[in-house]
Amino acid sequence: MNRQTSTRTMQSGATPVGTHEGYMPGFGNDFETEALPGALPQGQNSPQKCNYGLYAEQLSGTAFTAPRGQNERTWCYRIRPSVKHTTRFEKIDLPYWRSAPHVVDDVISLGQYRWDPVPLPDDGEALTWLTGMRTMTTAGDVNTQVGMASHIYLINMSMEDEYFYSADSELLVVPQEGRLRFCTELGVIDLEPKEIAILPRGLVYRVELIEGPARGFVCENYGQKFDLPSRGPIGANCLANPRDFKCPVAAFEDREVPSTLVVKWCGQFHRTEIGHSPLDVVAWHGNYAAYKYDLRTYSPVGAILFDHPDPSIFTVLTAPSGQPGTANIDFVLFRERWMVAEHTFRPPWYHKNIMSELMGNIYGIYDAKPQGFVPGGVSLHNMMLPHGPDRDAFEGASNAELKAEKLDNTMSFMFETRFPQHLTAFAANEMPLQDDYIDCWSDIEKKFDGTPGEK
Ligand SMILES: O=C(O)Cc1cc(O)ccc1O
Ligand SMILES: [Fe+2]
Repeated sequence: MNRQTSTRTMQSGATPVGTHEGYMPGFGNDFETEALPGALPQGQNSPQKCNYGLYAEQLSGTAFTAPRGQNERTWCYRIRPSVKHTTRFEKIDLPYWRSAPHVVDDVISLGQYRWDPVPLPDDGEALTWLTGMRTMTTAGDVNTQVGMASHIYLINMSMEDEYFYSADSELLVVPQEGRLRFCTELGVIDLEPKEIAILPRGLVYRVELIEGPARGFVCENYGQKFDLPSRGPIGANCLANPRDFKCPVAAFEDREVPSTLVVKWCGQFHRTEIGHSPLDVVAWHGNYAAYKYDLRTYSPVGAILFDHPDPSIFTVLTAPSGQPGTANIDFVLFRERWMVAEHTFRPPWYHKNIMSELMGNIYGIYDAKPQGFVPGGVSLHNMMLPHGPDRDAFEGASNAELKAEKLDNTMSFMFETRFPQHLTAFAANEMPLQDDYIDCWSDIEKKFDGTPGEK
């Protein structure tokens, strides 16, 4: 029987050991879970001898002395301590996975950019989570732990006897096509489009392809962890609700096979060999964990009389930067909702933003760009670069009859960061760039003729 308990939730025996069905609800809870009965010590973290001959190991996600409300760590009870690997680290090259600072000569990041989806991989080239990761933009500095990178992944192959962790970053995964399984030290997360997953810094995992090929977006957060935004006057409910975040129950592998562990550390990739699966955590407790979230449970709150509010109302998760209210990264979701505002231009307004905005389309049509921003596509409106509805969206929304209208079948997102985003050579030269993107604004008419009234 699994024990799945936390300070705020209690389930007992809900999930049989060894299935992938088991998740525990709650955001940032103090969870506890064991895949074998009695594997989790009670009343202490470090018994002189752990049950089953397990080793106790702490994974610290914040400094030991971080304030209580932010302090995150997890205690793992595992078959071997993770320090047991057989070779020294050796550098390897993953040329498409880039880290900040990465400013490429001859690439101009200043510009309104939009890309068609990069084609799904065929079976020609084997692409795994590691070899299929393609960096689009980088921001900040991985060495000082500020900023982020945005990536597209293309996967047609599972990792086999190969494992990975990023010491640099927490990864936010946004699938767009295909289904993936993240077999992690803390349990198994199955992920498909309309869901997201968070993989914390330092957590080891293997990514399997359940249904493919797969394509999606990743935000690599070098800074402080993603958190739920404060709701302010909205109160205690709506937006992303804590119980809809799901953390896996313990699941372990006891497999002695030659395996490889790849570590991303200060922007570089390193490999070491190990003689077993490192996913050998039989029980764990703590609040530093991987989790997933179903974007369909996001309850948007918006204007119910007039005007278009700032997109921050759609923040799912926010990663603070240290400056209050100015995020290292906001993850913002534009999903199905009712539009009811009176005497209002309803789509996003024209604007220039100190934050930089990378957007991706998961499915459907985005209201400011009825054409050209397609599922799997990406756009970038960098720091202090003007943008807004294309000509057709402007004309349509300026003249529409303003009845209550459902924006249906639509899901796009934004990675918004306080830092400018620099394009990689892949984004500039290999990803299918729409050279004519800025033409979507070129037909915007001058309507001003010095007289007030209908135009
Ligand atoms: O640029 C965009 O399309 C994203 C966006 C959406 C919105 O509703 C308001 C501002 C904004 O930047
Ligand atoms: Fe914008």
